Amino acid sequence: MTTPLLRGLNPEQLAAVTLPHESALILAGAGSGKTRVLTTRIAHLIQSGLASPSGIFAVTFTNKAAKEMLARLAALLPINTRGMWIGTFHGLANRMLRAHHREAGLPALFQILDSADQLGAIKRLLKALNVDDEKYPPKQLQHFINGCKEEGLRAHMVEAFDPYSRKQRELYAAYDEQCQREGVVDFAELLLRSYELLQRETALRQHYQSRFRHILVDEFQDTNHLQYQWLKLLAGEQAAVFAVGDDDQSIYAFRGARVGNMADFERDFQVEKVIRLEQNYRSHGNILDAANALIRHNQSRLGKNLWTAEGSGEPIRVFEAHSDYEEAGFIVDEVKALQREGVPLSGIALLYRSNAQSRVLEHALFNAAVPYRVYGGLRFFERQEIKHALAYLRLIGNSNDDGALLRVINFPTRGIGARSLESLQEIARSEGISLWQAAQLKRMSGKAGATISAFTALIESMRETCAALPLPEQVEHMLDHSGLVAHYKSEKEGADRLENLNELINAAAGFELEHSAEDVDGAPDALTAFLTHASLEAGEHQAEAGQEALQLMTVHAAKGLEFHAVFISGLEEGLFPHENAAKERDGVEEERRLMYVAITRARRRLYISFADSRMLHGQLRYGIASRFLEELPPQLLKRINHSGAAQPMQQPAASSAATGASGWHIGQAVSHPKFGPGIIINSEGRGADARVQVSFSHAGVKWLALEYAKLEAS
Ligand SMILES: Nc1ncnc2c1ncn2[C@@H]1O[C@H](COP(=O)(O)OP(=O)(O)OP(=O)(O)O)[C@@H](O)[C@H]1O
Ligand SMILES: [Mg+2]
Repeated sequence: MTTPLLRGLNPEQLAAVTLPHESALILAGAGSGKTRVLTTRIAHLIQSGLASPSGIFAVTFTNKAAKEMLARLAALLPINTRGMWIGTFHGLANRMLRAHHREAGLPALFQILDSADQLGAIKRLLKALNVDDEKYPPKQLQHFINGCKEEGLRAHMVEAFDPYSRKQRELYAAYDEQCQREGVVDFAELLLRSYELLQRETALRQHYQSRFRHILVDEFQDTNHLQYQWLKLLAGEQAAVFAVGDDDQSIYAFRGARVGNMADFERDFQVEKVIRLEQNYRSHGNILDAANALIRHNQSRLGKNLWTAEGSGEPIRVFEAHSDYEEAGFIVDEVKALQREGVPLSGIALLYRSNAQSRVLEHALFNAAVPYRVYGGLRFFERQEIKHALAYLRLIGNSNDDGALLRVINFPTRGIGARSLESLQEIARSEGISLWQAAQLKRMSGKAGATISAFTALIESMRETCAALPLPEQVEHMLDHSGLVAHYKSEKEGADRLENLNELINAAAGFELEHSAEDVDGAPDALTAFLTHASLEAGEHQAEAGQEALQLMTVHAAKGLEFHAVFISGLEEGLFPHENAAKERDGVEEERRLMYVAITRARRRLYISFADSRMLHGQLRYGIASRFLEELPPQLLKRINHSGAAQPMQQPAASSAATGASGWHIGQAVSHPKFGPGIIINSEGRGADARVQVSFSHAGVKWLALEYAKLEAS
């Protein structure tokens, strides 16, 4: 029973990993090893021949989590994990649609609209239909459309009893038509489309149902209605669904997540018994006690206990700052102190409730020359110049993409005025064709007609040249010939933007290195694959790959992750809990779950800070400490006073980042026969079970099982 794979698991974990082919629910608190159990189960199924890699379908919540899972599997098993169906809901749905685009009614080169693209498309629609956007605000409509899709509702299925909702419904239908015409798909559509595909195409459904005998779902508490239905359809009668989750970490109710899916799951899948894991392996006792004490204030809970065999560790450090600037300064000082203690920057997370809070923190970090990486927020792929560049690429890939065409037809300026564009749109509308096709009709005369023709000719010629070029050179060719580079060169503050554009070539090169041709999730060519990647993974390429960096993110984005040290900033009423929470039913409870998620990300050290005053939305506001601070037992806290300077931190025995008996330690230089030189940046497990995460100079970041990896100190 105790293969090296299973060694080190506690009895409940072992039971979960080795469960026979039946559906199961693992309900357990933070850091109890849910994700680890799920990954180990996949490895176990494959290793013991109970499943083939192609018979497994695993859903995680973020791209980061999916990547980590694949990396861990690769470390555990001598298999090629590349073709495995492990990814996010969106990623897997996209893959299915790429493979069966015809049956799904989509062009082979369909492009994905991210949230901003979608908003743009909606604005365009309202304009085309002469709808008053004050009466039907685009953002609200976007929310409505996505909400419907997440419930699995097409426009004709939406109930509407008053003129306003009827109009909304009509706009939803018109929006879908527009997307269809342009060959674009928004995020919510990815899932709904593939759900409908499976529902409609019996043979296809049966194919997947008999193929995926094991479906595994992480973070199950945050699945929404459609995701649940989708899983049910995919599972059919034969698959065993292995769902892991924690009701206390349900933080996406505002996006339609349903904790109720857990109860439905038990019923629908005849779950015999729910497995609970109660030992927490992540955090020291004080951190865990604080999390437990906090979440006890919530009424609606399924109820769970968590304990740890680790000592209580350090107290939780609480800092009250005069201002947000002082708070940021404090954090920077502490980060530096941690660095001096040997904690790598990637082992430190700086969390905040809202994206807007990051600016001051970023500013302080920038000034102190601390490298950092922001997850979410202003992402690389969301910057204006990158959006323009991607729009050119999209147009090269698919000329009917009206959104892309509108974005760049007159950028850089070509003298195509609003009037000419309106005429073009008019032709497209009356003929029911795309703008590109309308341009081909050459109905517009004079200068306007000539400039538009010149533009389409330019794109055509770029398309022709690009067809013969490798991906990075396609990007480069486009940058040079579109006029983007020249434009930003002539702009006074264009230097940053030029750097970003150059970085896009690097991104394409990096993408090509990482993904061989057959590994592009069924995309027909490298360009489409790259564009898909840009939409799905916005934000993950912004920092130089492999660079040690402090991790900045919202609490939402931190779900499932863990760090040696965590800072939670902005613990003020109105900010955290967020002021909007007061308006929602269950609002404060959801905020508290969010705080629970934040606290439980920390392994060894936790800082909580708040400021008496801060600039927010252009106004100075005075804050009072969050109620969540009051809910933490005072004996677990150590208040750090106003002096501004950080107090010297004692070097606690328990906070050493060593991997215990294995003899390796974080920060150590190592070398691997295949991957070359690197530095250990993270570790987990003990003894035969120990694994280390190594950042290799050339081969990127990888998890390695020490028992198998031939790692040498260097
Ligand atoms: N039996 C074990 N022995 C040693 N370490 C373990 C064991 N089980 C889990 N861990 C470690 O504990 C940490 C938390 O595990 P994991 O991330 O799987 O928890 P989780 O339940 O998924 O947490 P979350 O709810 O935050 O997603 C990881 O570092 C993991 O490797
Ligand atoms: Mg997890």
